[in-house]
Amino acid sequence: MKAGVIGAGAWGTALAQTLSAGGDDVRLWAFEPDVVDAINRDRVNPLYLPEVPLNPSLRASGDMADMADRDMLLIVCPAQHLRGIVGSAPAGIPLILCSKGIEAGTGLLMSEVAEQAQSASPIAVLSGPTFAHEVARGLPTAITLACADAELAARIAARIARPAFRPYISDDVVGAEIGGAVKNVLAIACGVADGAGLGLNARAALISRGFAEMTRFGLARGARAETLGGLSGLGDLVLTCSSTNSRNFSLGKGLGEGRSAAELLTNRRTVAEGAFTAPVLREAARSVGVDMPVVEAVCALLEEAAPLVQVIDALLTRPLRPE
Ligand SMILES: NC(=O)c1ccc[n+]([C@@H]2O[C@H](COP(=O)([O-])OP(=O)(O)OC[C@H]3O[C@@H](n4cnc5c(N)ncnc54)[C@H](O)[C@@H]3O)[C@@H](O)[C@H]2O)c1
Ligand SMILES: O=P(O)(O)OC[C@H](O)CO
Repeated sequence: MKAGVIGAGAWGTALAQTLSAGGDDVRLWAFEPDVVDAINRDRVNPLYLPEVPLNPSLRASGDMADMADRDMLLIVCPAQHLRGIVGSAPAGIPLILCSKGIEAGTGLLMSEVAEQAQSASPIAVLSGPTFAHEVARGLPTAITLACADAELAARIAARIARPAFRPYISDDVVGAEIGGAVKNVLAIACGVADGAGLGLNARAALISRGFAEMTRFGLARGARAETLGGLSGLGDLVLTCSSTNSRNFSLGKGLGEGRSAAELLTNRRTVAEGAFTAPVLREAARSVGVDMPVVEAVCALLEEAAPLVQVIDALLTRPLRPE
């Protein structure tokens, strides 16, 4: 297998590390020249995954032309950069999209953006409960691999599976993408509850009611309920809503502690995708008539449109209704 991984943040580096573990020829494209140099010279990614010594067979490059001889490309950039990155990637090679988000301005899912940017390349989506630092350390992980082409999905799954890295195949691309995008926004909400000291009952309520929002929106966009209830939906929601290892949860925790969104988001190096997805998701939900009160609350906090106590109060005083 000659895999290319495009994007050397924490997740791209962890995936490249996993795929190269058996000595396989894996090439990792990095945006920052310093990251390319450090990986090739010191076998470490000092900016995004500093604690993990990288496999000797893993080579980094800053030149997209070095990806032209790969037989699959994993796209692992922040969602808002995916259009530009995919557009500059070599054509005709299967693309496995690993970014979680919805594009601002268009409201498109990552597969829809990739189809516009690179119409000649087959597309799959890889999404699920996967903290990068755990995957990079070889801890057991299961993930959804979604692709409309069942034969291609089986081929990719066989090539990326490792003893502790188990892809489960699905043909529900939209469902896998919606789970990954929406859970990031809901993780911000759970972080807010944690930061504000609202307790674990509140967290469980947010996860459950958030999942109801994810399901309503997903079904309206053509996702299947069993996908939303699987690894890429509920599985990732539970993971991301439960730990300060999540950048989205941590962002919410800061908001819940009373810090401003501007302070928390300015000059940050790592990506908290939920902050970008939240306003786009709110518009997308409104446009299909889906009620997403938790998502609306997160938007109000990110936009500093209302004080924290007022946002919490608005959720708690909604009319009582059947579950
Ligand atoms: N970290 C995880 O545990 C994890 C797990 C699953 C999925 N993801 C998803 O993977 C995607 C990438 O996240 P990450 O955690 O690897 O990123 P990260 O936060 O670790 O790193 C930021 C990334 O953004 C890139 N970047 C910054 N400016 C850029 C620009 N102008 N153009 C292109 N790239 C630029 C950096 O090179 C780096 O790769 C996100 O959509 C995230 O939701 C992350
Ligand atoms: O750190 P987060 O919040 O971006 O979450 C990372 C992964 O998406 C977890 O599956």
